[in-house]
Amino acid sequence: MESRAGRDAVTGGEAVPAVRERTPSATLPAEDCSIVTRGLTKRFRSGQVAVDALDLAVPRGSVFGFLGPNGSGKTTTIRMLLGLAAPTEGTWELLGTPMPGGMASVLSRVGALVEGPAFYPYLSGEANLRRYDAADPAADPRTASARIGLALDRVGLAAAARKRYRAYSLGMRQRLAIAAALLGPRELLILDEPTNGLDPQGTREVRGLIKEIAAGGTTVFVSSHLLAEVEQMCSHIAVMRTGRLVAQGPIAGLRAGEAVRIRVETPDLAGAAAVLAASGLAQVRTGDGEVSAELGAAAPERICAELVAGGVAVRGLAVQRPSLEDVFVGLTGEGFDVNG
Ligand SMILES: Nc1ncnc2c1ncn2[C@@H]1O[C@H](COP(=O)(O)OP(=O)(O)OP(=O)(O)O)[C@@H](O)[C@H]1O
Repeated sequence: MESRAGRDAVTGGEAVPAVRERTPSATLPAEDCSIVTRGLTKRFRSGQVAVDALDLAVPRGSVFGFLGPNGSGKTTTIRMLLGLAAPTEGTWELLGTPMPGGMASVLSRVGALVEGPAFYPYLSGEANLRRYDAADPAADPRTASARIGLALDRVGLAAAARKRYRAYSLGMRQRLAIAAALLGPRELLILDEPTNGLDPQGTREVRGLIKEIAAGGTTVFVSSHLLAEVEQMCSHIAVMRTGRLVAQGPIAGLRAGEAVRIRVETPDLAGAAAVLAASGLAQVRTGDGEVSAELGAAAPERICAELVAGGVAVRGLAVQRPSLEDVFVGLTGEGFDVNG
């Protein structure tokens, strides 16, 4: 896995991909990006196209959520980025350097967690990292102690460094895996489903850690099939569906395409709907015990006053900002099905 495996794979004789020039759909200048892909494609021998002409632009300093249902091509993309699988077509750059040619010089600045490292249960977290680091031919053994100490500190495991791995909670185990990806100063961290299999507490721990790492200036590219999770920690997203990119950009920008709605809880559904329509609000919908409409430029306090003036009994009133799921439904016309 990780940088080391990436190096091996590149020097290990995987075919250099056929290169086809493509214009990236994203408008961001490549020099402002930590990852750029152009037409990146993976077709397996079976004929299945797992990743189809992917144009990604991951801004430097972002926490970039790579979102898609199971089987949508996230892991295959990450494996190609790290040189663990050869693309069938397309080009890519990491930290401004064309790959796979620049792999040897760039991978030391990239931390990655793809398939979790196998840790020894009877060794402590610290001893596991020591073994892991010693197996990396590019790591300097003279600085190992300092780097391991720093990595444990960064993931909040300094106090548990001497504890055996088998006594670690799920969240601690995953934090140790992330520490293994942080054994050197990294400009880019690539994490494949880092919260997979974690309980809610472990998920919170890892999410908090990712935010902290990003606050230190590292670009974090993190795949997930969970909309809510990505929404809580990412500044940018790309949405994949059956190997194709559906959308990408800042979450706030993608949300801006979806309307803010006002929801009124009331026993007088017809009366409320009439007032909302008369107030000029669009898309008035009547549901179970509530009426909603697109708020547009209207002030919610004015709508509230008009409802009351119109004799509507208001039990509750809420302004609902679009969720990432609303964005996804708006883009694809369907719900986000985690089972693909
Ligand atoms: N080595 C392979 N040979 C053939 N098909 C493969 C191979 N690896 C992956 N696939 C197929 O490619 C598609 C994309 O898989 P991939 O693992 O990249 O998706 P994913 O979005 O990471 O999903 P998950 O979250 O389930 O890992 C799937 O249909 C998968 O079955």
